[in-house]
Amino acid sequence: MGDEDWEAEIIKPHMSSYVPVFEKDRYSSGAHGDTFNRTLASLSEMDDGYSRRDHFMRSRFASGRSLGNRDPGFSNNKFEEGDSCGFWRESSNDREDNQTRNRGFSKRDGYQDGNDSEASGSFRRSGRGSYRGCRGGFGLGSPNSKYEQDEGTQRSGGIFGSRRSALSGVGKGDAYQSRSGSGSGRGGYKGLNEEVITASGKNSWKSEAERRESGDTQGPKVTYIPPPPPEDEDSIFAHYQTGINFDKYDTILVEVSGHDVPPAILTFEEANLCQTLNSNIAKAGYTKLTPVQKYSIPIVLGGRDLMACAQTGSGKTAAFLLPILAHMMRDGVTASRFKELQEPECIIVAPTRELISQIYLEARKFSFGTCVRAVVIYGGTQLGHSIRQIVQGCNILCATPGRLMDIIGKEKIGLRQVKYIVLDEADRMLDMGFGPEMKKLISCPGMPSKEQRQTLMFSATFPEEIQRLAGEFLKSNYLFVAVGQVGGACRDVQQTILQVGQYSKREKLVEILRNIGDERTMVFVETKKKADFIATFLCQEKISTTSIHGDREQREREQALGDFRCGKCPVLVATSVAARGLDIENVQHVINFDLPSTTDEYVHRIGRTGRCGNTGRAISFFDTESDNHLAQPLVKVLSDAQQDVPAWLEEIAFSMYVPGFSGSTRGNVFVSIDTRKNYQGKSSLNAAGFSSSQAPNPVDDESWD
Ligand SMILES: Nc1ncnc2c1ncn2[C@@H]1O[C@H](COP(=O)(O)OP(=O)(O)OP(=O)(O)O)[C@@H](O)[C@H]1O
Repeated sequence: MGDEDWEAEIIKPHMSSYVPVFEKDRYSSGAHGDTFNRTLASLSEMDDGYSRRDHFMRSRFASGRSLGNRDPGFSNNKFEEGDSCGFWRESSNDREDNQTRNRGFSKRDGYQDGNDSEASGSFRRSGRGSYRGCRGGFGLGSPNSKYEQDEGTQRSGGIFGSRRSALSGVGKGDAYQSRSGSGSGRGGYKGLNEEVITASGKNSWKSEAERRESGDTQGPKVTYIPPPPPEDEDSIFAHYQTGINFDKYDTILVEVSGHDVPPAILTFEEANLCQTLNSNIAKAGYTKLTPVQKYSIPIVLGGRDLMACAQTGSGKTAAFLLPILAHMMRDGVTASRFKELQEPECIIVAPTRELISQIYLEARKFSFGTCVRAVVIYGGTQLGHSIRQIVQGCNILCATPGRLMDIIGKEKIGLRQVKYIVLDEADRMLDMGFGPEMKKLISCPGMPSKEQRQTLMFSATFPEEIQRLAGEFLKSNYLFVAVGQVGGACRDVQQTILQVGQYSKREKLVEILRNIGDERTMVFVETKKKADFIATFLCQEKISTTSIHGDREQREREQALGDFRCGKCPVLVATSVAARGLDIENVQHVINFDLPSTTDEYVHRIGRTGRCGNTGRAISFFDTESDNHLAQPLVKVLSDAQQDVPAWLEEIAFSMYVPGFSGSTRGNVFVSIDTRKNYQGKSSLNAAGFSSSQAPNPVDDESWD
C-alpha cells in the first residue's frame, strides 16, 4: 500500500511511540531560539520500549527481518532512561526501516511479519527533503474555496529554499519540536512511509482511501501547505560545484545489457537537445555528462525502457529528466491549461516526500522557459493544495505513491496521455512497501500498457529479486545500465568503521562532532525515538542539531532540512527516511550511530556525502555485541570500494563465516547484475564507456514477461 499520503492525522490514545515532552527554554539550539527542549523527566519516561530482540531477528545483514534493536543503553549517564539495558524499548512502530528491510529478501529469511516494524509491508516512509526553487504552480497563495473546504490553510516554513541560501521561508522557532507518535494527543502526521496506528493500537495496513471508505478516519485533516519555492532564476539554477573526483567518473566501468543498445554519447551536444534545454543545462552548471547520463540519455531518447543502476550522487535525476523533456519538446507538447482533469505526459514517483520535491525542482529547472509544467504532490500536505496545483496544468507529475493514488481516485488526473513513467529509487518503489501501489498504478483504468509507454527505473542499488519484479513493468527488451558495481558504495566516500559499544556511542559521537566542528553531518539512527533522543542529547551538549523522521510533521521535516541545508543546524539526526536521494550541498560526514540492517541501506546512507565528484567521510559505529553478523558484508562493501578494512573487522567476519557467502553474489547482498544474464549469459563490459552489449532477447525467456 501506500505512501505517505495521509490526509488526516490519526490521533490515537495508545500509540506506542514515545512522545517527548518539550519544555520551552530548557535547552535550545539554533539561531532563533529554536526549541529542542524536553525535560529530563520526560527522558526518564522512555522506558516503554527498546528491549533487546533476540539475535535471530537480526540474523543477517539484508535479511528480511529487522535486525533488531541495539540497546543503546545510555543508562549510565545523567539521564535515567528506563531499564538498565536500554533507554527504551523499541516499539513496533518506532523503527523506520527502509526499503531493503521492507523488501524482505524472502528467499532467505522470508518476509518480515506484519507489524514488526515500519519495515513491514505497508509502511511508508517519507522524508527527503530539501529544496530549491520552483516556478509557477506553487501555491498561488489564495485558497481555492472549492478545494479548501474545511481544510484550513496552515502555512509555515517549507522545504523550498534555495540550495545555496538558507531556507528563507522556514517558519520561525521550532527547529526542534518533536512530536513522536501520538502521545502528544495529536498523533503527528503519519507519512506513507510510516505505520498508521489504529485505535486499537494495531498497525493499520489500509491506505488512507481505504480507511476513508471504511469510515476509519479519525483526527484532524492535514492542513499544511508548503510554501512555494523561490521563483527567481538564480534560485532555480542554484547548484553546487562538482568535486575534484568528477573527472574520475570517466574511468568507471559501464555495462549495458540488452538488445540493440544505442551508442553512448560523450557530450551534451551529441544529445541534440533543443536550445532551451541546452541553455538550462548550462545555467545548471553542467558541462560534462556523468557516465549514467552518457548511456541513459540516448537510450531514453531512443524510446527504450531502462533500468539503470549507478552510484549515489552521480546524476541519475538528469539522466531521466533531460531525455524525457527533450522528447516532450520534440513531440510538440502543448502548454497545459486550467482543467479539472489533467492528463500529464509523464509521471515520476519516488518513495519520500522530500525526494520527490527535490526531483520536482530539478524538473522545474530543466523545463525552465518551456511550456512544460511540472507539479509536485506528496503526503503530509493539504490535499486541496495538491489538487489546486494540478488543475492549473500538469505535464510532468512528481508524486509520492499514496498521494498519487488519492489524486487519481479523485479523478483529477487522467492517465491516457502518459508516455513516461519513472520510478526513482526503483528498488524501493518495487519492494513490499510500495510495490503493491505501483502495481495498482500501472493497472489503473486508462494507463497505457507497457508497450505503449516508456518505463524508466533508476537506483544505486538493484537487488536481483527486485529486478525480477520489475519485469512486470518494463517492456521485455528493456536495457540494463550498470555504472560501476551495482549496489556498490561511492568510492569518493572514505569509510571508517569504529568499534564502539552501545554504552559508549553517545560519548564517541560527541567527540567526533566536536572535532568536526561546523561541517555538515548526518547522523543515522535506527528508530524514530532514538532520533529524538539523540538530537535532544546533542542539543543539550550545545551542538546545534535538528532531526528528521517519520513521526515529525511535514512542516517540521521541511524545516529541519532547511535548517540543516543552510547550516543553522549543522547536524541532522535522521532515520532511514533520509537515507535515499537527498542531495544536500556540503554534507561532509555521515555517521552511522547505528548500523543499518542491509548493505543497500548502508550504501544509500553514506551516499548522502561524496556526491558529484566531491569527497566525503562516513564513520560507522560497530557494536560487537550486536553487529557481528554485519561484519562479513561490511568487509565486502569496504573492499569493493577500495577502502581499508580494519583487521578486527576481518577477524569477526572470518569468525562469522557463512558457508556459501562468496561476496560476489547477492546471497548476495552486494552485487547485483542484470538478472537476465543469469539466463542469457551475454553482455559486455565497457570501460568509461563506449561499447555496449548484446544480450539475447529476454522475450525468449518466459520468466521475463
Ligand atoms: N553532468 C553534471 N554536471 C554537474 N553536476 C551534475 C551533473 N549531473 C548531476 N549533477 C549534480 O550532481 C548532484 C547529484 O545528482 P543526483 O541527485 O541526480 O544524483 P543521484 O545519482 O540521483 O543520487 P542518489 O542515488 O543519491 O539519488 C546534483 O546536485 C546534480 O545537480
